[in-house]
Amino acid sequence: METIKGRVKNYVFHNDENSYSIARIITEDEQLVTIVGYFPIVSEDMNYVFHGTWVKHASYGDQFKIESFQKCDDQSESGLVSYLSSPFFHGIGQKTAEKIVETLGPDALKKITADKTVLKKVGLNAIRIEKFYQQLIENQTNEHILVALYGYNLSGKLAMKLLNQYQMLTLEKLEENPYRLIDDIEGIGFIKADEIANKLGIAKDDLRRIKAAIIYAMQNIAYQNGDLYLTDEQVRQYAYQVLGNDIELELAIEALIEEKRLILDEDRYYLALSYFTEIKLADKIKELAKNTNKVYDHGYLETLLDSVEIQRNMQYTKVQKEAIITALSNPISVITGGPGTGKTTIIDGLLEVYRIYNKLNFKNPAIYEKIALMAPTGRAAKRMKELLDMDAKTIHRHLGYNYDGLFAYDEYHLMPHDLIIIDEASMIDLFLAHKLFTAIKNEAQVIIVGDVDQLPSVGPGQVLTDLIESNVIPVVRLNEIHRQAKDSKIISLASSVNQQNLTDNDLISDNDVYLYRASPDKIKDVIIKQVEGALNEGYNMIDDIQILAPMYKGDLGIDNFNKILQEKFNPNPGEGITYGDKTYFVGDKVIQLVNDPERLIMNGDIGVVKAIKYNQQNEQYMVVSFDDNDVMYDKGDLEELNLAYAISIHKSQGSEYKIVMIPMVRSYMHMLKKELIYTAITRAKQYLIILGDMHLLVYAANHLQERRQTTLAYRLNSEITHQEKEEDDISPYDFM
Ligand SMILES: Nc1ncnc2c1ncn2[C@@H]1O[C@H](COP(=O)(O)OP(=O)(O)OP(=O)(O)O)[C@@H](O)[C@H]1O
Repeated sequence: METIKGRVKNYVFHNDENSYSIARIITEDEQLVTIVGYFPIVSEDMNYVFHGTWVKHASYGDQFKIESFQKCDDQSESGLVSYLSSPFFHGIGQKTAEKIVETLGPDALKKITADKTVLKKVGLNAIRIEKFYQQLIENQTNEHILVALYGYNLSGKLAMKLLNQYQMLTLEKLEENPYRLIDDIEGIGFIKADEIANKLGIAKDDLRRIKAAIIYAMQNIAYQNGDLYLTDEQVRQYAYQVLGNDIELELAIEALIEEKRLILDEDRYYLALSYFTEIKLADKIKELAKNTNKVYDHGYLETLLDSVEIQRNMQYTKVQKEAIITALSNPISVITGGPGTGKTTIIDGLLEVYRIYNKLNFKNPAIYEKIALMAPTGRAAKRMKELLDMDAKTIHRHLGYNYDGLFAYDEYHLMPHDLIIIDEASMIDLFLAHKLFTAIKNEAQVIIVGDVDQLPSVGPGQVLTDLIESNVIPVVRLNEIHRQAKDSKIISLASSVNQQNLTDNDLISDNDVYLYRASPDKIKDVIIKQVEGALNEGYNMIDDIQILAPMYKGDLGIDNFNKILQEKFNPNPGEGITYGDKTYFVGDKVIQLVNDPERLIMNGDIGVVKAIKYNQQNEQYMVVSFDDNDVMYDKGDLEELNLAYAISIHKSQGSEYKIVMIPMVRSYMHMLKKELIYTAITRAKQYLIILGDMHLLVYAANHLQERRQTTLAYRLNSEITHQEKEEDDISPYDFM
């Protein structure tokens, strides 16, 4: 860190919201320097010390990136006079300002702050002294707070966030309980809060610390393992991982339960939000299932289905017919099955029967106020739209996610639709399910379609599994693979993996499946050759070819594959934009890593870098094209992006690719589970290429993913409603 001294000449840019600023300063030795960073508007008359580092900007040369700053104790006399007579102080004119500086000298401010009565020497009366002093303190408070925050090792950006959140009370709030920042300030987690607490001298066994660690441990587990609750032993085990095991947890657990931040239900510990979300979801689904206001004429439905068969030139199987009739004659139902079992065919058939039954005009756009087709990812929604030739959107879009981060439809503003069909439902986590279902009116009919054997959702819970296992809503399972799909070895291999009975016959290349037995050191070369071959055949790197792997690190991890494939297939394309250890170039294939409904991009969306440019603040940004949606990424946004020549199997859920290549090596072993491999294999539409050790395929098929700890099925089954269970005035709304 270096230090420069100077005064601000002018602000080139200042963002009121986050205080990101660019300013020119004149240094002690009369040099003009550009400073950038997060800082407020400061007086242009005062001298400041700036701490930071020099950075080189590609077009604008050297800039000083500031981390902290402080007003100098000594100011030039003329600067001080200008400051005191500026609008920062009402009621002080040029004459009085000059007199203050003349009488008290260049460190006048320091003297007045220490003892305001020194102003008597200047001839100010008590009232004016008080008024002046108040303004001085007010003007200095923000700076004082910031200086104190820098002292806690907070970056300029976080410090400004704190100041914006707590204003004048920032230091009191921070010192009272630094762990509150975890909840209040985005970007501060337990580790950072703990660092501040340590500086404040908060003891390792302080109750506030232990409570925060328990919550942190539980949140981490919920997101890593997808569990909704922990057992007593697990709570302790994970809290000890954060705190070390010589800490007494009893009091903190009791206090958290007392504060209703942790809920103990029988012998299960839940975070309040997870607990109440699960209960509310279960209550809502039970409510939807009760809706019997629409009585369907089964005989008529069957007659219509017969005519749709003729119209579509399709002989539905018995189970497929059962699925269509069940879905249409129940308020809420589930259809589950693997690839090629006819899920899409069934949705198409039931929509047609529904149309005729209700005498609807599907060509009229108003139909989309009655029928909603949705899927959790953009890609899955797009596929649904293409296959069904009807409009389909992501769940977030249907819920009307707004720029302000709120949903237009929620439990108070219900969606207008009478029929709601949700595809790829295995990907829906507890929180999204809660948002979606609570926004559905009780009279609506809901059809949930998905492949329950795939990986569970990335977020906590296993909603589809729980809905099926609850036995409270009708479920139709499609097991038969259909004619056109029957010849596909991809589908038979997927099915063998899923049923855990891989035979020798499954392990030979045939038709659309290529199994390359190769040692790990050969795999990268083989992949490059295969990609080259596919490109020569006219396949496209962005849309058609996908390498899937279970982990990021290591020689055969996703990161390394991306590096190698980028070098090989997008070489020397000009200026790049670097974030962390990755550099993106125009033409690169990229993947969005988190849901960003505001910008209409979702976790797992694949795009291509279209341009790299500079914004008004002379910072680089990148334009990524996702289908026909162009999205801008500042450097700060690049955390949400990754190269996508290779992606994780988890991220591939809900998407399909013409050609899928899956390396299969020992270093993946701890990740290899049936659900993972099944999901990876079923992503391939035309060709599946597995490279490496085929014994590992058998190994993977024999290992099941650990079950998630959830209680949705139990709650759906339970007769006891939430209201009866309430022991006191606690309401789920307090936690939402
Ligand atoms: N009863 C049937 N008779 C003839 N062909 C069928 C029948 N059911 C489905 N098919 C055909 O089987 C293929 C797979 O069906 P569909 O696409 O509906 O399955 P899916 O479960 O949606 O699979 P995926 O998720 O892989 O798309 C399609 O070509 C479809 O036309």
